[in-house]
Amino acid sequence: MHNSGPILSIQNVTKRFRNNAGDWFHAVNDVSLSVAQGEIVALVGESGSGKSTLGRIALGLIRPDSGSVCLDGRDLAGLSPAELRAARRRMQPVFQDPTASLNPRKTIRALLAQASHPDAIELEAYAIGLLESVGLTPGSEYLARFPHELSGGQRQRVAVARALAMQPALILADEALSGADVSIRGQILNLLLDIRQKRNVAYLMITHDISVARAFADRVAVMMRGRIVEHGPAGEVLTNPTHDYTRSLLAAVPEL
Ligand SMILES: Nc1ncnc2c1ncn2[C@@H]1O[C@H](COP(=O)(O)OP(=O)(O)OP(=O)(O)O)[C@@H](O)[C@H]1O
Repeated sequence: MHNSGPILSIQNVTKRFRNNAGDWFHAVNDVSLSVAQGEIVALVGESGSGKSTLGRIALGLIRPDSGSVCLDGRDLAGLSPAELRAARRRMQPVFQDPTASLNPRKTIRALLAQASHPDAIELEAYAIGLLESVGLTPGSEYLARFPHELSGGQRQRVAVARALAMQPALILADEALSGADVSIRGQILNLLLDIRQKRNVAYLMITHDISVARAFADRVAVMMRGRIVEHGPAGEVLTNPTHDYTRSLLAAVPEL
């Protein structure tokens, strides 16, 4: 199942919606993008450029009007519901606001158990290991707590631990860092890098903040009004942008 091709391959994907006036517009317009094993790809662009729609299409949450999404070389559109569920485990989302995505009535133990890979048998030990891998040590001290009994940065770490529980090949982080303050953000970025090194997880980082791309992407795709207008190795795109829009995004961020 795990070939050497990309984990995620989005090909010529288009998605249209109706605006308030009832007219169709392209939220995503003929976009192709792939993510290889262990690779960090940043998808950047301003609000409304279509990044989250593309992310939802990649996760199989919405169907494109045309084009295809392949995970491990298999088209999501051709999978049975059971196969689609299995595919979704390989591709875990981490969303912006962990307060909203972590059920407040569940303990950390329950949140992690619910997300755990079906093969995990020693759930308690597995959960502790996950917590420690995201820097919450000793893990056992966090199991009985509820999300509101943690700091914002700790909640982000739990959200990452929960995504890791499924042993994904790819984490799709949609503005996962923009809600956090600067010091937490740096910590979580470092954590994600560390996890990539240990587990060879790939990331698709969806962000309006090009400084996140600068901090850790291997490859950057710049999206504007539903299209990818620039795409290449991070070093090239960020130091030598060819598109005016990329230049304007770069001009808008203070130096890190
Ligand atoms: N279900 C929907 N129905 C109609 N329009 C939608 C729907 N989902 C998104 N849109 C529109 O599609 C466009 C792209 O939205 P999308 O959320 O993908 O952008 P984005 O780049 O992720 O923006 P942000 O950074 O603000 O999240 C926007 O104009 C949005 O209003």
